[in-house]
Amino acid sequence: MTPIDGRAMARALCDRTAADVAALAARGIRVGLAVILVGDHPPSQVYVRRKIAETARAGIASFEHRLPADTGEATLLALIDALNHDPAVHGILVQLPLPEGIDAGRVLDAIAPGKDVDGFHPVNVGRLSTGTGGLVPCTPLGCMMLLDSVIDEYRGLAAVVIGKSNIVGKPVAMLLLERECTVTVTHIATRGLPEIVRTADIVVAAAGAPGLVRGDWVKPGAVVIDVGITRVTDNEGRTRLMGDVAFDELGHARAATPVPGGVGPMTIACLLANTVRAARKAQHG
Ligand SMILES: Nc1nc2c(c(=O)[nH]1)N[C@@H](CN(C=O)c1ccc(C(=O)N[C@@H](CCC(=O)O)C(=O)O)cc1)CN2
Repeated sequence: MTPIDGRAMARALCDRTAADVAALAARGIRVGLAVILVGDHPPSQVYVRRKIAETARAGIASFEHRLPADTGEATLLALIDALNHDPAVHGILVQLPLPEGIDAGRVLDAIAPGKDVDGFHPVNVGRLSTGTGGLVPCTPLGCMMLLDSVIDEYRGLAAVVIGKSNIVGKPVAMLLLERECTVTVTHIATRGLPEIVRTADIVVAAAGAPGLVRGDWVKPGAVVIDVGITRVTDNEGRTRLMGDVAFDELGHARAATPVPGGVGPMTIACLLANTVRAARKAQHG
């Protein structure tokens, strides 16, 4: 089994993006990304810190907005409205999850579709489902790039997606369908899940259930993308990150992503790539 190195691929994508940013700067366009973090959810603080660090490294201007957990929805919507109208801002990202009491759907709907670098706005969701362009969510985009590194021809392959979230499961299913895979979308309540997964040439596990997919669920020669990243604590009180897949049991697979070091780093690299894409579209329409 070949481990797919998400860190190396993410580094390469960030380098390509930095070159694109420099080329735009040479034409007088300074690419800009606004990142909004509401509250003090510890993992979100880590992800936002990394996003801002990578944004700076790529030469993208970052506009950071950290708001207290008790921020009202109206205040957040007013900030998004201002950023929608700010020509220095090409991309707007609202880190999820949002604190209770804020309607995430209403907030994401308020972002101008052309600046929606997370690809969560209904216009971009619709564009993805109709194959008509638009901005694609970062984690599913990263999953496809990781798959592209080992698969040349998708046509007719059986793909099983575990997880039905709007952030990963549904969009990754659309992208696989676009490549003419035969896609089965499953989730934690799917009956006979191991048997269904055993039919797959491609498995994308995004259920957020650590260790769910065992080695004997995976067909020999299959390619496995593990999107799950859960921090677990062992009996000695040590914490570690666990994916949805028992990576050590995948000796018979063709290739698989580890956790950490697989899909996660690609999420941030694709955010930067989407920001450049949004900036180019803002110039050319
Ligand atoms: N607005 C958004 N919110 C959230 C998204 C998103 O795409 N947009 N995704 C996740 C969190 N996320 C980015 O925001 C993210 C998760 C994980 C990683 C990552 O690099 N993981 C590392 C391990 C990290 C660690 O040590 O804790 C890895 O897998 O190697 C990056 C980004 C939810 N919210």
